[in-house]
Parts: sequence; C-alpha cells; structure tokens
Amino acid sequence: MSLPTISLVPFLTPTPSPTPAQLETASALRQACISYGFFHLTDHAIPLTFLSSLLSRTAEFFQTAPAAEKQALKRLPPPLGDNARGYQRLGENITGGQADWQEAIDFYRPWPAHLPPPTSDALLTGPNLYPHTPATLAELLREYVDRCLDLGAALVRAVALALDLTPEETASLHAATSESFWVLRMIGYPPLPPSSASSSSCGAHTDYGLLTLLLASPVPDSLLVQSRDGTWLPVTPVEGAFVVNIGDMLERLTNGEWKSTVHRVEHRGASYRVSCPFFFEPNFDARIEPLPTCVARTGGVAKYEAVEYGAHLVGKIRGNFYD
Ligand SMILES: N=C(N)NCCCC[C@H](N)C(=O)O
Ligand SMILES: O=C(O)CCC(=O)C(=O)O
Ligand SMILES: [Fe+2]
Repeated sequence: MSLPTISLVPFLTPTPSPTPAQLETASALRQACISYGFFHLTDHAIPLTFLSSLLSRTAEFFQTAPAAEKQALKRLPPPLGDNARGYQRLGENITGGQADWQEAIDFYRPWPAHLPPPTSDALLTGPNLYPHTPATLAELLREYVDRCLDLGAALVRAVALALDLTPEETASLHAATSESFWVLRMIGYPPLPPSSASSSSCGAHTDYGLLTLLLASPVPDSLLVQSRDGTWLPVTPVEGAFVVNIGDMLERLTNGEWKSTVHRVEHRGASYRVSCPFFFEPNFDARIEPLPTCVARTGGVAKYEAVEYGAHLVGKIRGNFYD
C-alpha cells in the first residue's frame, strides 16, 4: 500500500516567513499526519549512497561480528552499564509481553551533564557502545546522528507550520527539542521461522517521542501500520526515502489531533532485514502538554496532562527487556 509522500525541500533552509511552497507542503503534511500518522519523506538532503552504506555496514555487523564483540557491547546493569545502551541479543527485547525476533544496539544522546541522574540505578547515564566491526560503521553512525538532528529540526519547522502554531508556540516547540534526547537503534531481523505463525519481529507499539525517522532495508510488507479503521497496512519502501511517524509526545502536543500510530514488524522470507530508526525526541526534561492552538481546534478542552518526556521514556524502557 502507499503511504503519502512528502518532499522536505521547502524546509531545508530556515526562512523568515512562510513561502508558498512551504505552505503547500505543510498542508500535505497535515493531511498525512491526520490520516495515517505515517509518511514517506523524500528530498531530505541525506545522500542515498550514505544511507545505503549505513544499511549494508549495519547488516555486516549483525551477520559477521564475532560473538565476543557482541558480548563486549552488551547492554548491562550498573556498575558495568546503564541498563539501556548497548547490544541486545535475539529474544532479549519484549513488546506487549512477547519476545521480539530481533537483535539490536541502542544509542542515546550522551547523558546531559546538567541533569541529575533520572533514576537511582543510573539508567541512561552510561556511555554509548559503538561497534568495531566493520571498521567504518561507528563513524557512519555518528555522522547519521548529526544528519538526523538537522533533519529533525527541519521537520519541526514543517510541523509548526502544519499545525498553524503561533510564533510563541513555535518558539516553545523549538526550545523543547533544542537538546533532543535522541535515540538511535540499529536492528537486525532474521526471518521469522516459518512454523511460528504467532511470533513477531517487533510487536505492536507506538513510538515514545516526537518523530521517528525510519531507515530500513528495502523489503516490502515487513513493516505494518495500523490504519484508522484498525486494518494493518503493509508498507512498500520508497528508495532513498525515510518512513516518518508520529510519537506519543507529538500526539500529546496536538491534543490528539495527530495520533502516534500503532505499528509492528513481521519479517518473513529469506532475507536478513536491518533497520536504523532515529528517534527525534524532545529534550529529556521538556515538559510536554497540549498546545493552546491545538486544544482550541479539538474542542477546547485539554485531553492530556503535562508530562516530562524523560519520565515517559524511563517508564517505557522499564518494560522493554526480559531481565
Ligand atoms: N524508542 C522506541 N520507540 N523504541 C522501539 C520500541 C519498540 C517496542 C518496544 N519493545 C516497546 O514495547 O515499547
Ligand atoms: O524496523 C522497523 O521497520 C520498525 C522498528 C520500530 O518500529 C521501532 O523500533 O520502533
Ligand atoms: Fe516503532
């Protein structure tokens, strides 16, 4: 099935006031976010050759890194690790109480020095663990983070216009994402065993933050997006495009006008699928509550309380692993 496609060209460079091309894109973005909460993003300024190398080096890590290297990168409880960053073996992740058929590495923004540790057990305060195999992967991952942060900032400009925010609300949205507590996840999906009709590569969930930029192997129908009527729409990848979706914090900011759409992964067939979702999130300590312009458009009553993004994230991480 085809999700809407949005070209980011008009938003790549900030402008003092909205251009006609920006207004046109903002209106298409608004429709896509209301109808699906998911869209393909093209013309994002990240070269296809870079994205292809990142995907192929990621596949190389999962398929060829020695077991000892994966062991050395393991997500560990304190004092050796911070319980969140690092490598997770097949079956270590759970969604909705069921194991996901995937292995992964999580990277987060380095813990901001000015914030107190979020929990007594030092969750999230440790170092990122970058792979050594293949040799060029760590540098690609770091460059990918920088590029995705720029892309996230451009998308926030588009979102502010699509939501018709006041200048004050636009400024507060930019301030709430200026130190984005980003997450980069490298995921490897071996095909699901053919016999296991009930198992899943990644169970049905919503993403936690603002906007997810999903880069994945071009395998059709592995990612499934729940439509507004409850049916599952299989996604056909568009070469060089990101699949972008809305997270829980953007649903809250919009007072539910835009929903954080439920999605899941069911990867069958013969290929080894990889993905590198970049989660462009609010600052860890950002207070997220419905924006007045969105409240006014959705019946005049705030349907969500204010939350600190970090508190929401910590609650989610607690339920993500078997141990
Ligand atoms: N930051 C995000 N969205 N990470 C991926 C979430 C995948 C689902 C997760 N196991 C869960 O149960 O929520
Ligand atoms: O790999 C994918 O296509 C999606 C992964 C995903 O939804 C997630 O990690 O949040
Ligand atoms: Fe997701």
